[in-house]
Amino acid sequence: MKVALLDELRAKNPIVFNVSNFVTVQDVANGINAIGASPIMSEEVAEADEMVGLAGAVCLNLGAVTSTQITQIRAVGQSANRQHRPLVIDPVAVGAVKYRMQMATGLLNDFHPDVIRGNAGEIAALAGVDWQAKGIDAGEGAGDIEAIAKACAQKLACVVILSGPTDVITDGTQAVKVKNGTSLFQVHVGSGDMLSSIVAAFCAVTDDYYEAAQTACLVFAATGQLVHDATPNLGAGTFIMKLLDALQTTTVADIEGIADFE
Ligand SMILES: Nc1ncnc2c1ncn2[C@@H]1O[C@H](COP(=O)(O)OP(=O)(O)OP(=O)(O)O)[C@@H](O)[C@H]1O
Ligand SMILES: Cc1ncsc1CCO
Ligand SMILES: [Mg+2]
Repeated sequence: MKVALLDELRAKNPIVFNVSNFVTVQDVANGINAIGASPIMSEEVAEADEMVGLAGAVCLNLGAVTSTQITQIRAVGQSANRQHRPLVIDPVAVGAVKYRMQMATGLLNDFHPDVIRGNAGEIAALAGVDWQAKGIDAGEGAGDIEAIAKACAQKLACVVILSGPTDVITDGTQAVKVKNGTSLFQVHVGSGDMLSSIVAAFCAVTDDYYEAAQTACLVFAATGQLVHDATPNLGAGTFIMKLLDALQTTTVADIEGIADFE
């Protein structure tokens, strides 16, 4: 685990190109900015190649995609592969909506992601494992989350992050579990979307996407935990404000001080 990547990210201030969903786009942009990268968003297919060209990494969020947007998302994903930019996919609710699963499967045949970040319901669905996803939430399942994440990573030949109370990060062979976090993440819609885009930001500063994914998970979850620990009885509204503040100021030493992973 290379927590010092956080300093490299802040020094390089990479551009992260996001196709976000309309629900959480502001949080995603502000999260990227606060941690020390530079967000840019677009829904226009005509500028796909240029946008990818100026970015250090690309994050495609499939949270609220229309038929028209699929064309742009496909073009961006293919452009990222062509221009060798790291590509992160957030497969929102593919475990809950059959249409989304078909759409995501189709897109994953058209381009190759470097990292997929989803909750247990989403990663289980992509792995073909039985799980009761609940809308955008992970839902309920009995499977071993490390085995499910590894199966997904092997099937799709990429790094997989299965997030939740414990985040599992795997390249299909090895796995790391990050145990930091706070249940307050669950009362803020878009915590996962923020994490996916921050994973992309870390992928922009190293060629080792497995390591980037681990560091992103640790930094994000530990920052949330630090916010929780600093203020008792935080509510959903105050949490996101304090989380953004903390993403801006938290140091490598702060993270290392509470890091809990194996
Ligand atoms: N109960 C929990 N305890 C600690 N941390 C949590 C908990 N649930 C989620 N997290 C953290 O929240 C962040 C987002 O992960 P989560 O799995 O909730 O994404 P998601 O379901 O896609 O969220 P969203 O749909 O709101 O975008 C991760 O950093 C994860 O570690
Ligand atoms: C609530 C919601 N619906 C579609 S996307 C989204 C935000 C979480 O990804
Ligand atoms: Mg999500």
